[in-house]
Amino acid sequence: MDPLAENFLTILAIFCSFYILFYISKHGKGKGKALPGPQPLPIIGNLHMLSMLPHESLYHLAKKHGAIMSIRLGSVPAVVVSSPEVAKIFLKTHDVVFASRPKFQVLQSIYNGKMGIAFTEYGPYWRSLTKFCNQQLFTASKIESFAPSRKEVLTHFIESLKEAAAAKEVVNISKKVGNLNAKMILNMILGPVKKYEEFNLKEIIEELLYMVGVFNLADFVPFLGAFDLQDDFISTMLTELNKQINPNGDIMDRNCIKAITIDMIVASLDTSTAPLEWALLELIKHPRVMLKLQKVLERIIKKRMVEENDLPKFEYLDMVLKETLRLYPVTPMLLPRESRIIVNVWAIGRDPNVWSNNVEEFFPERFVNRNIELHGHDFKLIPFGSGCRVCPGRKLALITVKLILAQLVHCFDWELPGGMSPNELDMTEKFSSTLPRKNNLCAKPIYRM
Ligand code: HEM
Repeated sequence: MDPLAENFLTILAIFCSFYILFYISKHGKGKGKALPGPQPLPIIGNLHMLSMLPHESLYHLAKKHGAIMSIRLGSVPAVVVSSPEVAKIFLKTHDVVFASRPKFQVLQSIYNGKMGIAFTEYGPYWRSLTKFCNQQLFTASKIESFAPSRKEVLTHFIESLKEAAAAKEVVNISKKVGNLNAKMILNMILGPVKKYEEFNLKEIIEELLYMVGVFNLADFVPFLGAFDLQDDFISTMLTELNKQINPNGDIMDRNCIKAITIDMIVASLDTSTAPLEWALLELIKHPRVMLKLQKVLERIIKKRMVEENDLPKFEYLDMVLKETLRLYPVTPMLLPRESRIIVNVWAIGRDPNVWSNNVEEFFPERFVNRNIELHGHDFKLIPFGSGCRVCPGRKLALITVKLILAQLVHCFDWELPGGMSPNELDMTEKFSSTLPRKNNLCAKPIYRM
C-alpha cells in the first residue's frame, strides 16, 4: 500500500477507536468510564479466563461487562463485540477502517511470499484479488456451471447411503458428508477430483493443513498441467497469469494463484461440513422439525430427487439452516480485524434482546415473518461476516449445504445406533478452525422414497 495511504488509514483507525470509545462511554451503561472489561493479570492478561471454547468464555464475560469490552490476550489488547448494534459500528459504519487483518508471522512461510485473500491487509492488492474472485470465480453463472458436477457426486453419495440402508449399516455421517463436500468443492477449485484420486488429495491437504508452516501447493501444481483442466478456478486464474491486476503494478503470478487456491481450499473444506452435521443432529433431536421439513419437501417435489433449482421454493429449509447457523456459527468469532476487534458471532446468536428468552432452543419458526438474510446486511445473524470482508464463497456454500441437507432429509429417515434416544446425543462443540461437534455423528439411514 502507498505509505501515505497506510499512515492515513492508521490515523483514521486510531481516531475511530477513540470515537467509538467516546460514543460508548456517552451512550453506554458505564457513562463516563473507560471501556469495561475483566481485570487483566500481568503478562498473561485475561488468557486464564478463556476455556477451550473461548467464544463461550467471552460470551459469559460479556454478560457481566457488556456488549463491548476490552480484554488482554497476553500483552495484546483486544476489543470484544457481542451485540448486533456494536457489530454494526465496526462492520458497517467504520468497516473500511477496521478491514485489515493483524499480521500473523507464521502465515508468511505458508504463503511463500504472496498472500491470498483471507489474511491480506486491506489495500489495492486485496481489493484486486477480491474483485477478481467476485467477478470471475463466484459469479452466479460460474457457480451454476458446476451444478451437473455437484449432481453427479451427490447421486453417487445417495446411492452409497441406499446401500448402507439396505444393509442396515450405521454410517459415520460427519465423515461421509465431509468427503462429499470436499469432492464437490475440489471439483470446482481444482477440476475433476477423480483425476487426483491416486494422489488421495483430500488426505494430503488435510495433513498438510495441520502441519502449519510446511504447506506448499507447488508440490501439487506440476501434475495439474498433465490434465485437461475444465473451467475450474485454477484454469480461470491461469488465464490471468502474468497480467497486471491493479494500478500498483501487482501481477497475477504463480505464487498469487497458489495463495488464492490455499485460501479457497482452507476456507471451504470444513466450513460447509460443520453446519450440515449440526443441522442433521438437531433434526434428529427434534422429530417435529424433521417431519415438518420432510412433508414440505414432499409436497413440493413429490418423490423425486431435489434439484438445485428447487432450493428457492424451500422456505422452511432456509429457516432450519438459519437456526443452525445462529446456534452453531462455523466461525464463532469472525477472523480478527485490525486493532484486534473480535466479533463474537456465537454470542450475538444467543442475545436474548434479539432472540427472546428461548435462545438455546432449536426453533426454526422464530424466522417466520422475520426478514433476516444471511449475506451480512442484518447484524443479528452474520455467520458469513459482513462488510468488505464478508465471505466471498457464501452463495456457493449456501447452495451446497442446502442441496445436501435437503437430499439427506428427503431420501432418508435417521435412527441412532444401539437404540440411543435423541436426548442422549452429546452436543459438545470442539474448537478448531471451524466449530464441529466434538464426536462424529453416526446414524442409520432408512430409505423412505
Ligand atoms: C457454510 C460455509 C461457510 C461459512 C459459514 C463461511 C464463513 C466465513 C466467515 C465468517 C469469513 C470471515 C468474514 C470476516 O472476517 O468478516 C469467511 C471468509 C472467507 N471465506 Fe468463507 N465461509 C464458508 C464457505 C466458504 C467457501 C465455500 C469459500 C470458497 C470456496 C469461502 C471463502 C472465503 C474466503 C476467501 C474468505 C476470506 C475473505 C476476506 O478475508 O476478504 N468460504 N468465510
